[in-house]
Amino acid sequence: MTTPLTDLARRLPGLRLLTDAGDLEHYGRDWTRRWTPAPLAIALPATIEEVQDIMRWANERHVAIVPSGGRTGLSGGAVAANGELVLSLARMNRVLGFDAVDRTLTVQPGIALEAVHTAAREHGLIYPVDFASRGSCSIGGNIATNAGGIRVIRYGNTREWIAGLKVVAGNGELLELNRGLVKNSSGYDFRHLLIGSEGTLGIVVEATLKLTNPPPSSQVMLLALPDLDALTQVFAAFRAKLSLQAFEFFTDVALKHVLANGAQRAIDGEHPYYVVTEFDAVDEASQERALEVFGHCVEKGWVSDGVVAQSEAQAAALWRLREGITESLVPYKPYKNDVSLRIGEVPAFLRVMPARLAQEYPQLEVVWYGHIGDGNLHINVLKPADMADADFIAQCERATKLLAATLKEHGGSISAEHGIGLVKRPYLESTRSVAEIALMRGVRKVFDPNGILNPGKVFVDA
Ligand SMILES: O=C(O)CC[C@@H](O)C(=O)O
Ligand SMILES: [Zn+2]
Repeated sequence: MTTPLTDLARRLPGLRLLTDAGDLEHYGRDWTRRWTPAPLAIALPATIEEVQDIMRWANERHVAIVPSGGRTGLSGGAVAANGELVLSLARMNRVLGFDAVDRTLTVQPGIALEAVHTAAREHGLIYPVDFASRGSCSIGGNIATNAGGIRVIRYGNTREWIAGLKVVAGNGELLELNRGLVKNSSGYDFRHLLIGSEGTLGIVVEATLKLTNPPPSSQVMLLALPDLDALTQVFAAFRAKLSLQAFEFFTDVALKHVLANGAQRAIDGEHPYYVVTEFDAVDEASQERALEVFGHCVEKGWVSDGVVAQSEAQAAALWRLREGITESLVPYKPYKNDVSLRIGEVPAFLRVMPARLAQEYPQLEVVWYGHIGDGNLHINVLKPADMADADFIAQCERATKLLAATLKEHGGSISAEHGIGLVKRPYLESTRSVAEIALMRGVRKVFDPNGILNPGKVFVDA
């Protein structure tokens, strides 16, 4: 009797398959590091036809498939810990075409976000979705999670920038969704259903991305804030007078870690909250307007101190204070949460949640930062050196229940931009109704009748 894998190798003799222990370990995990990788093998198709053939084989042999991009996800969406075949899109990483009239770039899914940025710039345009993992994450993964990042306040999530998708559905069928059309009022838009579906409905095998003009020249400012109320006041004041490209926040605890990891202090003294903001600054008038807003905020007592970057190098150094936080926390094996609230609700939530966590879990250090201009907070809980992994995870899961309940009180969501994957699955019901989850299961059955694609991610099949 042939094993499923020898059968696959026989049917697709040109398919690159990896089975070495090191490869299984490498491709079987994402940045969550919580599950022990245990995939059956890694398939690296080079063409859409190969992806389709793999899916047909998987349906016949009932082998689960984990679609895999840069594996930079933080919710376990790309983890293969149960004998799945990892279908890595890493070899399908080319730019396929640029259309100057439509201003679109057509790419394969395995291309890194940074390479998309470079390709767009070669045509004098930008692909505006951006975040710190740009060098490692892939566009296919960005689409599968509807990735957000630091420019959402100006440009929206990945969803806004997808003009068309080619997708291989769970049954191996190739779907061509929207074909780059600007307008297409012809029934359900499956493109948007696929975006953010975390590999549970189909595999993106080609994407046509919208591009846009580069933003005008900008200025970067770091602000120190004395209290929580100031956060929304400063945001409202800046947004009213300036055209914001980013408005990010972090606490003094986050600053402590990023400085310890080599970033440069830009503001002296102790301050509980910080904001990094970037805004259009085309001419002297707009730069003066920015200083006026800043002055107004200082007068009101909302801002205690601030720095305006005077050079690109200084702007990069200010950005590092925010973008370097995740990296600086890696040694502490952080348990991550990524929550969403209406922006106006953020201070009320922040007034109760950190205090609740501190009271219930005094031995855990909690680092708060995120895209405050989008109502998106990242909460990293750090593992104390003397606490066993299992004890730490158990405490964090209890803390996440408390977080989910508090979010529900404030009308928020347990995942803003990192997806549900495996990590947030137990809390999905705090954010989505039972009726909605039943519909999700039904939709999955239509696209993937045998439940082959990324089973157990987002929800468990009924
Ligand atoms: O590591 C995190 O928790 C957040 C990562 C990323 O979404 C960010 O905004 O820096
Ligand atoms: Zn983020």
